[in-house]
Formats: sequence, C-alpha cells, structure tokens
Amino acid sequence: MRIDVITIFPDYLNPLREALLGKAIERERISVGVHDLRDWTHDVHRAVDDSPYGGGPGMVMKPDVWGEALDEVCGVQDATPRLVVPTPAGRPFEQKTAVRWSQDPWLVFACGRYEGIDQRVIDDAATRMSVEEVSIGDYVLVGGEVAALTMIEAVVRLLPGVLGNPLSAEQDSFSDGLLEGPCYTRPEVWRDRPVPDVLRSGNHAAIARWRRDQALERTYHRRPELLAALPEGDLDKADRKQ
Ligand SMILES: COC(=O)COc1cccc(COC(=O)c2cn[nH]c2)c1
Repeated sequence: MRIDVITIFPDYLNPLREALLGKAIERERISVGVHDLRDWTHDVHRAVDDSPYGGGPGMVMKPDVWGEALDEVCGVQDATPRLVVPTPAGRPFEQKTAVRWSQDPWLVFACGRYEGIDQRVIDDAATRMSVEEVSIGDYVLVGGEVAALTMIEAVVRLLPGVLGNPLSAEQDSFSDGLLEGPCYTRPEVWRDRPVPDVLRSGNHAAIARWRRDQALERTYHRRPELLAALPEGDLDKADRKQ
C-alpha cells in the first residue's frame, strides 16, 4: 500500500516512522510520502489560506494551492488513489472503514486546517477519484494531521505481515460487533485482586463463554446502540440469558 499525506505541518507525521508503522515501512508493506502543502505556493509569503467569502471568523485554505498539490501528488501513478479528507463534518470512521480501505493500493490524506479547505477542491478532485470526507469523532481538532495518523494506524495494522499476531486483528473490538472485554496477565494476584478463576481453569469452552458474557455486559453498559445494531442471528440463545 502507498500512503501520501499533504499537510502544512509535515513533522506532525513523524510518528508514522516509529514502532509498528516504522517496521511496516522497513518491511515495505507500505510506502509513505509526506508533502508540505507550501511547496505548491508561488508567493513570497507562501500563503495557503485567505478570508472566507460571506464573512465569518477564521480563514479558508486556498483552492489553487490545494489543486496544484493534489494534481501532482495524485498524478504520479497511472492508478488513482482514494482521497481521504479528515473533517468534523465527515462520515464516521469505523473499523469497517479501516477494513475496506486496507484493500486499497493507494490512499492520499489531505489535512485541512483553519476553517477548512475551499469546497471546490473536493468537488474538483471527485471528478477524477474517490473522495471521502471522514470524521474520527464529534469534536474539533486544529487540523487533520492527528486524524490522519489515527486512520492510517487503524488501516495499516490490518495489512498482512504488519501485526505480530494476525489473530489479534480478527479478535478486535468491533470485529464481532461487541466491545472487547477485560484482559489479565501475571501476577495471579495483584494488590489483593485475583485474576477471575475461569481464566485459569483451562476449560476453553467456559473461558470463551465468560469472555463473550463480559463483552456483552460491557457493550450493554457502554455502547447499547451497538447491541441494537447486531444482525439478528448474532445473538445466540446462550447470549439471551445476559
Ligand atoms: C473539506 O474538509 C475540510 O475542509 C477539513 O478542514 C478541517 C478544518 C479543521 C480541522 C480539521 C481536522 O479534522 C477534525 O478536526 C476532525 C476530524 N474528525 N473529527 C474531527 C479539518
């Protein structure tokens, strides 16, 4: 997978080079390009924003600069990328989004700042490629860089050979529509708190049942709407006792 990020703060993307993601780059599971939007300015001030038409607070990112940047970054291969624009006004980013994008050969992230990017940039790009305006949550960040890092990590960890143990990606929270239950490791007792007996019983059926019950209970208390969204057949008879 090829990933490009366009931003006015390229250093914000340095964490991509660390740890798990850094290994994925070393192993050539992914190649990453980070591009400074100001490289496509032509004025002495290297301006990337201007006042909003219609008035109002803040500044809007200029279409001409973004247009040239996207033409170049998205034009380097005869393939066309999926363009992702992190924005509070986007469709929610979910695990299923990460799963879908993990099949893509090329993702380009356009990191907006200020009040946002001139809408014509999105509309123009959408004539040539798939464009998705995506939100990582109902809050406002200063720019799209942190959201891009979040989404890139969620996608790249699903790629083959990136995670040490591929099973853990399959047993993620949400992979069965429920939240992950509690987990435990040594010591057996810690500050007078023992590990639940069932987990040390060696009875794998009982352990699986207990884990499912914990996931159901946690989902019921923290995210009841996820239970309501479960496909009918997913809750088996044993679950209904919960
Ligand atoms: C067309 O899209 C744009 O103009 C994007 O512009 C902006 C402006 C300000 C901040 C951001 C960053 O995204 C978020 O804050 C965000 C994403 N998820 N939850 C919060 C992006």
